Amino acid sequence: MPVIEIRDVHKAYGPLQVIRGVSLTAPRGHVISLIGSSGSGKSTLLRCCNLLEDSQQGEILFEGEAVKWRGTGLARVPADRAQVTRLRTNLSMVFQQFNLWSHMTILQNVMEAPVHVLKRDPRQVEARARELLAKVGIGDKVDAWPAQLSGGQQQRAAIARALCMEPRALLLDEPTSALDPELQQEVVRVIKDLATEHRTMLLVTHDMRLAADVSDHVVFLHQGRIEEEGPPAQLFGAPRSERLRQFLSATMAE
Ligand SMILES: Nc1ncnc2c1ncn2[C@@H]1O[C@H](COP(=O)(O)OP(=O)(O)OP(=O)(O)O)[C@@H](O)[C@H]1O
Repeated sequence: MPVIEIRDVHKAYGPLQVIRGVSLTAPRGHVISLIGSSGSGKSTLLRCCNLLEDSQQGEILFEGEAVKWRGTGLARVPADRAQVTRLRTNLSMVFQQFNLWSHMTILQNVMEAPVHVLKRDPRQVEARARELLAKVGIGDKVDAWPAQLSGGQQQRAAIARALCMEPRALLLDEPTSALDPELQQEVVRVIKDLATEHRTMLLVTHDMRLAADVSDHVVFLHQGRIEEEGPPAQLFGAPRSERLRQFLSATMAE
């Protein structure tokens, strides 16, 4: 059973139609990358998957369980708060801007949600948090404040924080875009390691090399629709649509 499945999802911001009937499946252990021009709806689609954004039409299933809605159209909202919480904690998100809590140390950042939201045993969470911080290469930064870390280190702490929730999937929204090129590679390495471990991930990225390296499936969005999708070898090696060809040549020229 797929971790996430969305069927014919539509999303508008007022009169602006941003997602226009997208269906997507994230099987367990697969990495799905969303690529496309700025404004094509990649981040919005990701946020619809974990209900950070409400969609107006279509179905969203988490491990086969359909999200329950009430209302229709722009008034449609999830009907079951407990279901929303369950879905969000199981689909941990990593944001472009890291979003670490500045008043907490790195260790406290990683422990906060498992201890206070999931009510896990603090001693076990602490052991796991230390393990994860070591895994992402910042085991020596547990007592540092976020402001004392480089962007690459902060993003790796954010990934450890997401993993400490023991989610069923990670949703990564342009995790390297806010970083200088030399710091991007530290984060890329961590994402590649996670892909090797067959973590389920949905990744929005402008980094075509990263998408080519880690993805099982790549989705090219254009104006809120899937223009082309398939394995990375096909999308990057033999794109069928003219729009994708143009997008790739413009991206490579940057
Ligand atoms: N909260 C919002 N309110 C109104 N419009 C929004 C909002 N968030 C996004 N949009 C619009 O929705 C469209 C899709 O935005 P989205 O951020 O999903 O695109 P994207 O493909 O992720 O772009 P980028 O690569 O630049 O991050 C854009 O036209 C954007 O201006």
